[in-house]
Amino acid sequence: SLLAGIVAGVNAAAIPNAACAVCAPAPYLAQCQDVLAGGPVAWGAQDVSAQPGGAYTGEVAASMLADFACTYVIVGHSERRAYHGESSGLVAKKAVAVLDAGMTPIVCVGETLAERDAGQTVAVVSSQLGAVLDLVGERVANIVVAYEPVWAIGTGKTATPAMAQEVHAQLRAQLTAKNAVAAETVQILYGGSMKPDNALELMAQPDIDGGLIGGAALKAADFLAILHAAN
Ligand SMILES: O=C[C@H](O)COP(=O)(O)O
Repeated sequence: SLLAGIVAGVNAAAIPNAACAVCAPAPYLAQCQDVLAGGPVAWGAQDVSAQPGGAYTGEVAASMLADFACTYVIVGHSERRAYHGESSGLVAKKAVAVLDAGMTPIVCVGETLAERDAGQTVAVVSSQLGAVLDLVGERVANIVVAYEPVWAIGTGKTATPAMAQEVHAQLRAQLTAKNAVAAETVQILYGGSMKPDNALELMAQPDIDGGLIGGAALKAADFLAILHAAN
C-alpha cells in the first residue's frame, strides 16, 4: 500500500523537476518491480554483496539485484558500517560491484556525533568518499553520494541547512578534484531526519541535490511532500 500511495501521488500532480526512487529490502524487490515497472518511480536495494558471484551463502550479488531491474543500490549506510563492521574499503568494492552490474550506487558517508565534536567531520567523510573514488576511477560520474550525519539519522535531529551545505560543498570539492566535469552532475543527497517541514530549506542549499529519506518515507503523504519540495 505504501508503493501504491507513492505511485498515486506521483501520477496525480506534475513533478517535472524532481525524480524519485524507492530502495527496499531485497525480499520486496520483486514486488517493487511488479508495482513500479513502467512508471515514474524507480527502485533499488539497500545493500549488496561485494562479491560479483560465487559461493557466499546468504549474500545478494549485484547481478541478482539487476535481475529485478534495480536502478540504484545503497552502499555504506551508517547502519551497515556500525552494525556489520563495513569498512570504507568494503563499501568501495560494493560500489564497484554495483557499477559493474549496470546500476548506480548511492554511496553513504557521514560522521558520528563524537567525530563531529572532535572536529573530524571533514576528515571522516573525505576518507569515506575517497576510498570509493579511488576504486571507481572515471566512473565517478555514475555514482550518487549521500551525506548522512549519523547523529541525525532517525533521531529527529536534523543538520541545519548551513551545517549540511558546508559538508556538501566539501564533498563537491573532493569530486571536482577527481573529475571536474563529473562533479557538476553527481547528485549529493542529504539524509538524516529530512521531513516535509525542513526539506525545502535543506534542498535550497546550492550543493544539496535531494534527500535520502528514512522515517518520513514510510508515510506516502510525507514522502510526496518532500518530493514536491525537491521539485
Ligand atoms: O537512509 C536513510 C537515512 O538513514 C535517514 O533516516 P531518517 O530520515 O529516518 O533519519
